[in-house]
Amino acid sequence: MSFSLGLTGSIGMGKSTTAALFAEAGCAVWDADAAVHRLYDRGGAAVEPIGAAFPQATMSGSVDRTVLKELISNDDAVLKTIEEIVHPLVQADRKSFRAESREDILIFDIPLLFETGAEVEMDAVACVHVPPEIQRERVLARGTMTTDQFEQILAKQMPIADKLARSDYRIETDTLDHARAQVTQVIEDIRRRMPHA
Ligand SMILES: CC(C)(COP(=O)(O)OP(=O)(O)OC[C@H]1O[C@@H](n2cnc3c(N)ncnc32)[C@H](O)[C@@H]1O)[C@@H](O)C(=O)NCCC(=O)NCCS
Ligand SMILES: Nc1ncnc2c1ncn2[C@@H]1O[C@H](COP(=O)(O)OP(=O)(O)OP(=O)(O)O)[C@@H](O)[C@H]1O
Repeated sequence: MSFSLGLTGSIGMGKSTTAALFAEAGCAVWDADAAVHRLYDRGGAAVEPIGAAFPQATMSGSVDRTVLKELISNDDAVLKTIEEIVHPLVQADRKSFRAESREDILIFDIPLLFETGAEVEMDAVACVHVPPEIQRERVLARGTMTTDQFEQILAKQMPIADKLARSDYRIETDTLDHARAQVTQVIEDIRRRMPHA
């Protein structure tokens, strides 16, 4: 029996970095954003349905994220349509991962864990957090989104205080060493709670 730990947080608060720390400690990691990348790539299961809804976004045979972001910026309804296509495909990908993994602790890095109801599949949830000004600085420093695109995505996400209140563990991502120490504690706590083989 494995333990499923959902890992969430607001955009740019350190989910992927923290997931890598769990992987370093021997946990298997599934990443929702990476699953979306596979679904959007040439031959991925989202290419055809996204192309049917937004032909201009799949002209190259894969989903063009820049075009998607432009469409989302111009019309709020676009993201909802994309989500209706993508979320069931992402859920199916997660099911296969769970069936194939042999590690005792499985980490599910899911930005929209609570928003999509995925927490019902989890044994516990950990939420990463930093103050909003550091979040903004880190996201804009990546240079992949404009301030407007960042604000628009942020407005679609549940406030971080609500995510933290609904989580079993909180991981502050102010420094790597601090985050690593908290990850070690979470793993120890989970192993204490797990029935021994
Ligand atoms: C909006 C898109 C085009 C942005 O692509 P881009 O490559 O710039 O960013 P990336 O995919 O790495 O996402 C960055 C972050 O944005 C946030 N985000 C992404 N999609 C959403 C969404 N639908 N609602 C709220 N936040 C979102 C997440 O925190 C994510 O970690 C892309 O994220 C997308 O197609 N999203 C829709 C699919 C979805 O809902 N994915 C979320 C995982 S299930
Ligand atoms: N513990 C930490 N200490 C210092 N910097 C960190 C820490 N965790 C994350 N960061 C930095 O914050 C930025 C965002 O981190 P990361 O990509 O892990 O966030 P994310 O939540 O996965 O983002 P997104 O929601 O966009 O997928 C990166 O530049 C990363 O280096």
